Amino acid sequence: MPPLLARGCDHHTTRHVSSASLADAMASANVLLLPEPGSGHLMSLIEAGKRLLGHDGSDETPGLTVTVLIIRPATAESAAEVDSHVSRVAASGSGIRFHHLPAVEPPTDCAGNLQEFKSRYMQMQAPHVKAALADLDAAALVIDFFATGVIDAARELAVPTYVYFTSTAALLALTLRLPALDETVEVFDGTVDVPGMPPVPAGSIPGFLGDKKSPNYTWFVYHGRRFMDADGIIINTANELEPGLIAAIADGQCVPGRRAPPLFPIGPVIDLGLKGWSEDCVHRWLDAQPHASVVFLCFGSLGYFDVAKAHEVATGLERSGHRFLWTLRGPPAAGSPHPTDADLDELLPEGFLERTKERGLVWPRRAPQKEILAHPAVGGFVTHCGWNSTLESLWHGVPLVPWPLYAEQHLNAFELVSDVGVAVAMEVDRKRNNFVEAADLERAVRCLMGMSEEGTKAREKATKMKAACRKALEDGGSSYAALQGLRHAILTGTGCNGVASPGETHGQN
Ligand SMILES: COc1cc(-c2[o+]c3cc(O)cc([O-])c3cc2O[C@@H]2O[C@H](CO)[C@H](O)[C@H](O)[C@H]2O)cc(OC)c1O
Ligand SMILES: O=c1ccn([C@@H]2O[C@H](COP(=O)(O)OP(=O)(O)O)[C@@H](O)[C@H]2O)c(=O)[nH]1
Repeated sequence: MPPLLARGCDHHTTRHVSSASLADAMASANVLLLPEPGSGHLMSLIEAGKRLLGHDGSDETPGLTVTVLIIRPATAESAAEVDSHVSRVAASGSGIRFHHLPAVEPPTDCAGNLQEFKSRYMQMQAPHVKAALADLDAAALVIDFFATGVIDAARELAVPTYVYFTSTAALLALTLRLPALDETVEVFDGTVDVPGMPPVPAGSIPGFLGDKKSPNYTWFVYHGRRFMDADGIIINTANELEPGLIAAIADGQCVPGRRAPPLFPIGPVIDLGLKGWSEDCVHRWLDAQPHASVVFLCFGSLGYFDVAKAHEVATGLERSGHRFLWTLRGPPAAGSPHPTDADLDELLPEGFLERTKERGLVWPRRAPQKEILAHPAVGGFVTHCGWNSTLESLWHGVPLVPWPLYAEQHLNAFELVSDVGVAVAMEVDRKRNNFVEAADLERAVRCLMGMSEEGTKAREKATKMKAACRKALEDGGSSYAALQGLRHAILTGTGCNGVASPGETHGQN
C-alpha cells in the first residue's frame, strides 16, 4: 500500500530567495527533472526541460540549468532505448545535463500491474533523488506523474516540487477527483462526473481505474492525493485546447475546499523540429498524392495488429475508396511490449496490396510520424490517441478518427470527439480487445475524408486548433505566459499561477 503522509498545509516549500532579486536567483538555479524511464514519458519531460531552458526559440533563461536524473530502466530493451535517446540529446547541444542515479532493484511482485510497478519503482528511488537534490544544489524538482512517492524526500530538503503531467487536463482532473470518487462510487457505471467536461461514459474511463481492488487503481488514488501536495503542476496542454478543464482545475472544482496547486499549461510540448525524411520512399509516395487526400493510420509505440484485426482494417480501407498510408506493426516477440515489423504476407488478405497499389501504401516499420503529419497530402489520421500523437496531429491541423488501445487513450478519444470536436467517432469494441469491424472503419474514414457534415466540422475545428496551438507558444500566447510564470516561480521560489484568472496577470512583476 502506498504510504500517505498527513500534511497540514497546501503550498509551502518556499525557496529562500524570494526576497532576493531575480537576477541573484538566476545566478545559480539548477532544476532537476525526474522522468519515469519509459521512453514516451522521458522524451516528453526532456522536451519540457528544453522549453524551460529556452533553447526552443523562446526567451533564453540565463543562469538556469536543467539536469535530468536518469533511472536505470527495468529491462535491457528499455535501457537501450533510454541510452540512445540520452546520447542523442547530449550530442544535440541542447544544454540539458544528465545525472545517472545508482541502480535500484525493481519490484518483482507486481507482474501485470504496470501502474503499480512504475509507481513503486519511482518511489524506491527516493533516497537517491534526495542525495542528488543535495549534491546538485537543486532549486526545484520536476517529477513525472508516477513519481509522487518522492515528494516527501524533496520536502525534507525544502526543495519545491512540481509534477509534470504528460497527458491531458481531462486525465489530470479525473485523477485529482479520484480520491473523492473513491469514497462515493463503488463501480464506475453510467457516467462519471469530471469537472470541466461533459459526463464521461464509464466505458471511456482508463482501464487501470476500472477495478477498485487493483493496486493500479490504489496507486492512482494515491497520486491524485499527492498532486495536491505539489508546488505546481506543469501540464502538456494549452489553454485553448482544454479551456473548460483547465479552468475547472484552477478553480479548485476537482477537490472542493482545497486550493489547487498552481497549474502551468505550457504545451504543446512536442519536438517541433522536422528531422527530414528517414524513409525516402514514404516521402516520394506522399509527394505524388493530391492535397489532403490521404488518411494516415498509425498506433503509437505499442500498438500492433494480429491477423483478424489487420483483415478488418484492410477490408475497411479498400471499401472506403480513399487513399491511405498505413503503419502496420505485428505482435511483440515474447518478453517485449514493443511491436515487431509486420510480415505483410502473413497479416494482410490475399491480393490486397495488388488491388490497392494505386492508392495505398502499407508501411511495416516504425514510421516518421511527425514528418508524415506535416505533409500536405495528409488529410486525416486514424490514431490510438496517444497524447503526443494527438498534439502532433493538431499542430498540423489534421482531424482524427480515434482508435484507442491502452493507457488513458479511451478517455482521450471521448474528449477529442465530444469536447474538443476535432475527431469523428468510430465504434471500438473495448470488450473484444478494442476490435473494430471493417464496416465501422469504412464509415469513419468516409466520414472524415469525404464531404460529410461531421467530417467537415472536425476538419474546421482541427484547423482552428492548429492556429490556436501555434499562437499559444508565441510571445504573448497562453503557453508562453505559463512558461514564463513557471520560470519565475522556480527562480524565486514562489508558486505563482501559470493560469491567469480574469483580470489577473501572471505575477511576473
Ligand atoms: C498515461 O498513463 C499511462 C501511460 C503509459 C505509457 O507507457 C509507456 C511505456 C513504454 O515503455 C513506452 C511508451 O511509449 C509508453 C507510453 C505510455 O503511454 C503514453 O504516454 C504518453 C506520455 O508520454 C501519453 O500520455 C500517451 O497518451 C500514452 O499513451 C503507461 C501507463 O500505465 C502502464 C499509463 O497509465
Ligand atoms: O510509427 C511510429 C509510432 C509512433 N511514433 C512517435 O511516437 C510517439 C508516440 O507517443 P504517444 O504519446 O502518441 O503514444 P505512446 O506511443 O507513448 O503510447 C509520437 O511522438 C509519435 O510521433 C513515430 O514516430 N512512429
